Amino acid sequence: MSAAATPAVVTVTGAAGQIGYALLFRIASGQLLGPDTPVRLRLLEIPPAVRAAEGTAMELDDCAFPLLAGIDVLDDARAAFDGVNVALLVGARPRTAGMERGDLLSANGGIFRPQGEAINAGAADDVRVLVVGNPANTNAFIAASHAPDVPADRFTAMTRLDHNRAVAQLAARTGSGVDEIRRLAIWGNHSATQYPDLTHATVRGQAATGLVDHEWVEQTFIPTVAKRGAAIIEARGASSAASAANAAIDHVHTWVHGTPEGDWTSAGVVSHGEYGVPEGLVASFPVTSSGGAWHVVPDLDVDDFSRARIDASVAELVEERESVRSLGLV
Ligand SMILES: NC(=O)c1ccc[n+]([C@@H]2O[C@H](COP(=O)([O-])OP(=O)(O)OC[C@H]3O[C@@H](n4cnc5c(N)ncnc54)[C@H](O)[C@@H]3O)[C@@H](O)[C@H]2O)c1
Ligand SMILES: O=C(O)C[C@H](O)C(=O)O
Repeated sequence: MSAAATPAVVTVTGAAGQIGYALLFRIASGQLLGPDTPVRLRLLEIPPAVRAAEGTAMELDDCAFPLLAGIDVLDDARAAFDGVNVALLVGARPRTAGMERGDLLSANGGIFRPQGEAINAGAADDVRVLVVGNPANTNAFIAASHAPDVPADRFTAMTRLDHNRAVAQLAARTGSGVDEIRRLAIWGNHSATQYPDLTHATVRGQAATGLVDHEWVEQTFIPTVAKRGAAIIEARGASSAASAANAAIDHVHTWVHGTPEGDWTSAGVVSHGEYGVPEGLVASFPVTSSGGAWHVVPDLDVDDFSRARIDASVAELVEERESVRSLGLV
């Protein structure tokens, strides 16, 4: 690390949770922003979990990471987001038994509205926000709606985990390495309606559509990727944590450092109307990153099967937006 490098402020909400525990050590070791950028961590938690977050901070100290310039454990969003460069919004209210969808959206509105306001009030000019906490796309939409002074394209929702899951499934099916797969895409919502799309993907330079049959794509690939989160919960008794943390690292690293030439990835970004997705929705698209910004991949052919899948997932996002509007959350 250069002695002159100014630490980046990285705020992680839900820092005492499962994903937080899998994420913080990787950030502090330099995997989020690279080996030349020291980081100052801010751990935001609700008061009952502050003590646990303090325990994690003690462990972070005990790793003696050369890039870790300091740690603050906080329960106040304004303080946590003051001067923040990278905000990872992981903490969210999970759905519990008997909870209706409106209750879930309301509870999360109570978290993401004040956090959006706090980011608006104090974030650094170059702030980048990644929402991981579910429902991630709509939580990002709520936060962005309450941060009018921050460019909307700085608010993103995580679909990189879905993307990585799709890469792994296609690699296994085709007997290839994950690094031989290019141009997969996740469209829509981070939910079971998402559309994992391999119509533009290549495997070792060959079109994926020539290597797998449509029945496998429709009956196995799409549902396996879209329902993977539920399958992990069923198997582990808790939702994915290390793989989610890994995807958050990948998302921010790619955002800052760019996508490789000839490839793309997937991220939930604010739509400007691309591919007929209503403007303002936070939807997943195939994206490249260059110059520190995401760009939706333009001019892709969308066949009828893909169109119907994209439309179905986008319709769910529109419904979620209508719900949060009718609940007065935006
Ligand atoms: N987008 C994705 O791909 C993806 C993948 C996996 C999990 N998730 C979601 O990520 C979220 C976190 O998962 P987890 O396993 O770490 O959950 P967890 O329950 O282990 O941890 C959540 C933490 O958030 C904290 N929290 C709650 N409200 C907060 C607030 N207002 N401010 C700060 N912290 C707050 C809780 O105290 C808790 O420590 C969940 O919503 C989960 O569904 C998303
Ligand atoms: O937490 C969940 O509901 C599942 C999670 O979003 C995942 O995709 O693993």
